[in-house]
Amino acid sequence: MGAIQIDRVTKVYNADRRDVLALDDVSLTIPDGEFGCIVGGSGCGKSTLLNVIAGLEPPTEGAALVGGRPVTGPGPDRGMVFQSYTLYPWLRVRENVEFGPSLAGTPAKERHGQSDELLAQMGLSEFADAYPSELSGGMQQRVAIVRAIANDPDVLLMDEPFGALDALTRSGAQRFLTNLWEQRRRTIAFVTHDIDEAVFLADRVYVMSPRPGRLRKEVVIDLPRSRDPEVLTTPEFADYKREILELIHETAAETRA
Ligand SMILES: Nc1ncnc2c1ncn2[C@@H]1O[C@H](COP(=O)(O)OP(=O)(O)OP(=O)(O)O)[C@@H](O)[C@H]1O
Repeated sequence: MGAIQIDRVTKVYNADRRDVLALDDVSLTIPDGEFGCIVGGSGCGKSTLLNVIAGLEPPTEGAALVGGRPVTGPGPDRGMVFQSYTLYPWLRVRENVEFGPSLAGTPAKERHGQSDELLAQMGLSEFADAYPSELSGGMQQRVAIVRAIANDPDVLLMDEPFGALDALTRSGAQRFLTNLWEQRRRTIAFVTHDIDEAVFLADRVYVMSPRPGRLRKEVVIDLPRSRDPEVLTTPEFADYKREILELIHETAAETRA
């Protein structure tokens, strides 16, 4: 288990002999077992932040820590889910889910038991022997989440995982993820452009501002769980949404000024 900590992280990319300050002295903590959403306009460093936590991009200054341990590279303690479907097309659903545990040397019987249970929880049992191309986009993303969880990571890192889904499928996938999270309580860092999605899912929303990428504000979402889509129509939900949208519009206006 583990909290995700970003400790004074600065990230400079050097592109075409020009420095881009993607993250400027960003510090934040997603406490152990909490659901954190990172939002903000295009180019404010959301994906960079996730890649630093994943160990895919080294920070120029500062450090990311997971469960108190400094991140020095990718590792099985962190499960990743991206926007594009990243299932292995040549493997069946069950084989995709069992791929990581198989590499880790988990015995076949244990692996099958676990994948059966996870696929049943997600309503995917009848697709266990299907290939990814036989599934809808929403189902493929559910399988991608199941596959990340099958590796039993301490934390989940998700970059716009539902970005390619239509509204109805997206809302189903959000409920699926919150149900799963309520049962397993892994720390999650979830990047999204969608403010409704962030408020619906999160314990905390981290609002970033662009050029340079900075943390503008952390908003604690104090809405009761379990949440269902009716929460979207409550005044409390509307208040959180307004607060976050105003912050994003302010930062966009400041950047233009
Ligand atoms: N590999 C790279 N090389 C050079 N510059 C990069 C690289 N990756 C990102 N950047 C720049 O760093 C800044 C932050 O990018 P990043 O993708 O982290 O933002 P983002 O908030 O995820 O954006 P979006 O919402 O559009 O995906 C941008 O100005 C981007 O152009």
